[in-house]
Amino acid sequence: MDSVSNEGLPDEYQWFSDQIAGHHPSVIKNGKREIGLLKIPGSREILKPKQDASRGEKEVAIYKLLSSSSSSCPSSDLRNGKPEDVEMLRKLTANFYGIRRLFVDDEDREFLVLEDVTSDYRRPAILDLKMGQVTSDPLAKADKVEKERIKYPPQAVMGCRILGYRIHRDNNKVEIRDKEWGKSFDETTIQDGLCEFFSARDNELKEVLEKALIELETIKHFFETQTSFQFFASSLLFVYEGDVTLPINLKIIMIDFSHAFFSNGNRDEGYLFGIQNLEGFLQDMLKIC
Ligand SMILES: Nc1ncnc2c1ncn2[C@@H]1O[C@H](COP(=O)(O)OP(=O)(O)OP(=O)(O)O)[C@@H](O)[C@H]1O
Ligand SMILES: O=P(O)(O)O[C@@H]1[C@H](O)[C@H](O)[C@@H](OP(=O)(O)O)[C@H](OP(=O)(O)O)[C@H]1O
Repeated sequence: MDSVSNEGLPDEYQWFSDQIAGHHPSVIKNGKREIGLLKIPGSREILKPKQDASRGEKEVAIYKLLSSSSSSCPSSDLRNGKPEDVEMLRKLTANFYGIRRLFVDDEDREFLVLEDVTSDYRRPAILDLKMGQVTSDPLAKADKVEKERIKYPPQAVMGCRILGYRIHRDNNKVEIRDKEWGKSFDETTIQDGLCEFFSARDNELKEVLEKALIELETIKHFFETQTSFQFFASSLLFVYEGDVTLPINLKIIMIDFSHAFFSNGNRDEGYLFGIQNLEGFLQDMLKIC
């Protein structure tokens, strides 16, 4: 993100340099650059562009639901979310501060203003994992279902995929891995990829993995009990402190709700399956540290 020009952004704003995956201004589609996340340097907020059509509406509806009292749910198909499920999900997501309109690349656009969950860290180590066995949603057309199915077949086997990471190595060099790198792993090798991310603090891999397993337990508990939501193509964002003079402070946050649906009383088995596998991978890694 550092290399993309900030020209075309409103004064004060920059592209968010700690963005791992998702729409990104280095990608040109139909002659226009994609709009990624924005940030005013030094602030504790990021601005995520509202996606087109139902994707943007769904994500805004979820964040509004989580930031309002459960009795005033703004979206009809989420109205029945059980209060205890909504309450648990709220604790697993970034705070939402509303919608902001900005002119970017000469177009008036809407952005979700979200808590930047990386802002507390001096040298954040950040990993994005796309969760679930199926990454197309129930309303997707046949060609989209097929596109998602063949994109990364291990997703169905593991229920997760590495979308990328960003860490600071010892010499303060930033190491970035992208989604193509993530796709090079399958269920037999994914631990190698995860190990790279979790080893940003020299000789502390064991401690970092232990913290990750504790945080993952909370998310697993949510998915074992909640029957209000189904998430497709949604992510878990892992963040921990890479500066060894500071505490590890590992957090896992659920992000990307552009394909989140109300569930009508069923658990999200595909997402839960991914968490269980991920837990197994981390436990196996811990045994050999
Ligand atoms: N609250 C947050 N705090 C910090 N970073 C965030 C936050 N939300 C998202 N990000 C960063 O932005 C990236 C993209 O986010 P997200 O997946 O929500 O975008 P997207 O454009 O909808 O993605 P996709 O194209 O996969 O649907 C993540 O990988 C993460 O690095
Ligand atoms: O919300 P939609 O419309 O489904 O958009 C897709 C979604 O953002 C996926 O996360 C992304 O996949 P990856 O992160 O897996 O690349 C995909 O990229 P793609 O079209 O480049 O496959 C997008 O088309």
